Amino acid sequence: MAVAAARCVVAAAAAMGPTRGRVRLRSPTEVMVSNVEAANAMSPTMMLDFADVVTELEGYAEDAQGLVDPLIIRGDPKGRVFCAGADVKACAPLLADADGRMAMATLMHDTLSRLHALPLLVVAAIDGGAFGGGAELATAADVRVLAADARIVFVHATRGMSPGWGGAARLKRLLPPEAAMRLILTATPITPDSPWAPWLVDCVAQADDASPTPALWPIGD
Ligand SMILES: CCC(=O)SCCNC(=O)CCNC(=O)[C@H](O)C(C)(C)COP(=O)(O)OP(=O)(O)OC[C@H]1O[C@@H](n2cnc3c(N)ncnc32)[C@H](O)[C@@H]1OP(=O)(O)O
Repeated sequence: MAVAAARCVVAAAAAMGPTRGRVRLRSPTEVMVSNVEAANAMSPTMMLDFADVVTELEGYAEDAQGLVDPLIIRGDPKGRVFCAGADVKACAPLLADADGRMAMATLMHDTLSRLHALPLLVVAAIDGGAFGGGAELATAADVRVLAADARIVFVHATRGMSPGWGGAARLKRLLPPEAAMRLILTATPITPDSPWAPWLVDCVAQADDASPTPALWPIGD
């Protein structure tokens, strides 16, 4: 399915219900994923927003020949987690049939691939956790900052799904491929003390650190 066609299908699903959640570029350096009633999970509207945000960032990056400051992606603090994946309630029209699922996967795969390809440092600031598609979003960043009590979980298998937003391929590049497949097949949480954290977690922020500022770095600690 072409991305333009996928976008039309997702837009039709967005039009079927009340707007729930938004993804906003709050400044050229911060993207906020906000859907407070659904743990910042992505509704169809948010998927369209996210695609537009990345297009806008591509424009900035082209104009400025690469932005200097890192781009931080974070969940709305009121939603308590970074992102709970697809908003299964708002996405029900998409999840109901194969065409809808393919449209969602095609649009999000394209958006996250374009995010990953931006010529700037992309940081995922993960409070609470990143689940399902949220874990896939985390792999599209260059740097993952994890709150000490947060976790990254590819929960797809528990829902009879496989990662469709490009996260499996990216995880296989971040980790030894066998480990990536095992994490996906078993939905094992990756916490700061997980044996796989050194591959996936670049920095651990303590609970009282409000934001992953450069003061919390150096990356890799
Ligand atoms: C690409 C494929 C996918 O991403 S499929 C979706 C995969 N994601 C998941 O399965 C995550 C499911 N959610 C959870 O495990 C938990 O809600 C997590 C995120 C750990 C948060 O737990 P906790 O802090 O206890 O909050 P809670 O469970 O009470 O949730 C708060 C409200 O948010 C909702 N919520 C949560 N996740 C989603 C979701 N993915 N889609 C739609 N709604 C979601 C919960 O239902 C809950 O709503 P309510 O307060 O009961 O109305």
